[in-house]
Amino acid sequence: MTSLSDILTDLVSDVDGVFLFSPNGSFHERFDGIENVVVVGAENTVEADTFVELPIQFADVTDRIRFGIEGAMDDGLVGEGDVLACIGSLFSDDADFTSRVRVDESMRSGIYDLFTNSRADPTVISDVFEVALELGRKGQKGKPVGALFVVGDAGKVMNKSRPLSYNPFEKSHVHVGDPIVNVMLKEFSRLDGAFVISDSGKIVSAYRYLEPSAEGVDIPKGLGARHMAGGAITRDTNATAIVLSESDGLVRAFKGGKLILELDPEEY
Ligand SMILES: Nc1ncnc2c1ncn2[C@@H]1O[C@H](COP(=O)(O)OP(=O)(O)OP(=O)(O)O)[C@@H](O)[C@H]1O
Ligand SMILES: [Mn+2]
Repeated sequence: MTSLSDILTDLVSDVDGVFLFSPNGSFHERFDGIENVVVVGAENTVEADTFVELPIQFADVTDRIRFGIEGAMDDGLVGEGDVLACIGSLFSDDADFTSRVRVDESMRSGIYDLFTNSRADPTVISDVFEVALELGRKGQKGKPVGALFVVGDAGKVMNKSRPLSYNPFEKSHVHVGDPIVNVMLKEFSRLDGAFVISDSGKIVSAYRYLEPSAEGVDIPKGLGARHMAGGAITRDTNATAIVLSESDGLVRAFKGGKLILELDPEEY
């Protein structure tokens, strides 16, 4: 007779490492003496030796796990073929799930790269995500609204675009992340076109019509001109595009001409 614990033991047997997602202190302490423990979370509150920082608390657990593993791969903590036990919390603040994952280059989604190896500062990327997610949750005066943010490599992005109208950010020196700027961005999301944001988070322009070459851009069918332009500009430049869809309410991120991440603002 097999018992449930036998079956669950198989899940974590012979693993090469353990990934703890946002563990609390006392739970983390229980891993003292266990080898190759990597902590993944918003902050290293447990002072773990090996830590991968999450820029946003991905609601989708596969996104969370992918981010942690891709980060650890980048840091050389794990490699192809390693088998990991991922332990985290899904329904409560305590650890309540375990997943056995085999590290495989082909599972690399670019989600870690999106934040860490973009031209723009990682905090700028997360700040823009925050604005897009909040805009997606609340809309503009209760109505769904779309928005397109092109982040990083601003000089090149400006060269591949033209103004639709007077740029309200001309000569201003404001940065994403400032609370007042977030209000302005939301206000101006009614305008057509894209926001262009520099590597350091300066709002360079609103109202930009992007004119990238869309050749070789591989974005899912069914998405319209805003997403096509957003995706394509990231192939033509080293920018990252963060797009809020007015029609389905999702926030998507593109890099290198590819759709990397899709988030539902209602889950954040
Ligand atoms: N090349 C472009 N550059 C900048 N903004 C654009 C471009 N093309 C479209 N947009 C903006 O996107 C808006 C919506 O266009 P469209 O409906 O075709 O896009 P979409 O991808 O379907 O986005 P949504 O899901 O929000 O409807 C336009 O009103 C315009 O403001
Ligand atoms: Mn549309």
